[in-house]
Amino acid sequence: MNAPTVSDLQLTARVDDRGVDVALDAAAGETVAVLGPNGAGKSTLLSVAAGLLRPDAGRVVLDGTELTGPDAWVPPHARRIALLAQDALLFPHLSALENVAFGPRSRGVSRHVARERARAWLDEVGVGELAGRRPDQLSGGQAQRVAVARALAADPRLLLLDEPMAALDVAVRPALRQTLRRVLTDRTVVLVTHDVLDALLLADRVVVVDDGRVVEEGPTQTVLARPRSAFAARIAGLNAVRGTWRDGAVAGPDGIEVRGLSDGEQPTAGAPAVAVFRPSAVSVYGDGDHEPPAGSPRNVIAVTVTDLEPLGDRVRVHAAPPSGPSLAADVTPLAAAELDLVPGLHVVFSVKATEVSVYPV
Ligand SMILES: Nc1ncnc2c1ncn2[C@@H]1O[C@H](COP(=O)(O)OP(=O)(O)OP(=O)(O)O)[C@@H](O)[C@H]1O
Repeated sequence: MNAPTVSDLQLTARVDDRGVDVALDAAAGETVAVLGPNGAGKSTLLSVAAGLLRPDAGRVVLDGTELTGPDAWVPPHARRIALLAQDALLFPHLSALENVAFGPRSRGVSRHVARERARAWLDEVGVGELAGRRPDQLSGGQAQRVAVARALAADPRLLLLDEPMAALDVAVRPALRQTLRRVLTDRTVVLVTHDVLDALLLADRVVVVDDGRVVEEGPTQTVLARPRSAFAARIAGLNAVRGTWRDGAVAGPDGIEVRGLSDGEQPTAGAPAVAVFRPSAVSVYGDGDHEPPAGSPRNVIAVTVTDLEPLGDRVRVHAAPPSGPSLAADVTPLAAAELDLVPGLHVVFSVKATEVSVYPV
């Protein structure tokens, strides 16, 4: 197998009828995960990179060569960009080996060498013994492994993965994720995913897209530990209240005020800020209950329970203020029973200021 060709990507794209206006860079050898809610514009971004969609404005530059631009258009097959979708999309009439050899063959490699290369890639992704099977004789996970081999055998300069594990049984995802982790090393990759584990285990950097815009980006660990957007907080399993920094607190919707500790950068008065805290740091009280004697200052948020989710030896209580963000608290099953928690019940979430991080956004 050849050493991977590594390229750097710069992409900007405005697609008016989809409400998308995004910019994304990937350094040579870097894996960037694109996260965001449904309809955010993630697949649109990949389509622009792959040359399947021409944006109203923007450019795609790979290795310094303009592939999409006001005066440039390189067709998809000539970009040396591989796109791996949710479904393997293998040629149904070809064997696994022939599917993988197809890319090298169409780039002029001899039949013999193309088959050798295909065999090596099938071995690499753990399905060497299935080389002679046709796609309808493969499981979903096996077919997706063949699709990974096919994408890599074409020696792409950029690999685009559009939720590569979404269509697979959850049981087979960890093993494929490990394979991807190995074969994506040192390649330039843009990975669209809903799964925080993909971001953690596969990506160097995360870009969060919401409503057609990039709302935050940074190293994966930083974005998950110190999220700025509601979406990033949710996938990181944290509560986030966004608002304005006023009188030493984040003033959010519905008159909510959350005090906390600044972990470095102090928010500026009148500027946007966020307060972030763990569900396990939240105590839940009945609406009429008295607060416990205050040790350290506590934030008190009146919420209505929306859902209860079993979580091992805990119950996660999802609740929201009238127009505010959905928040979560983890309580013991006994506490949930004592409080008689049901959706629709008005309760109070309480969290110590020392358990809350506040920072500018
Ligand atoms: N082929 C299309 N034609 C017109 N509009 C589209 C098309 N595909 C998507 N859109 C719209 O463009 C916007 C962005 O969609 P896109 O598929 O890029 O989002 P996404 O983040 O990939 O979502 P998901 O996670 O649901 O796949 C949405 O408003 C969507 O309805």
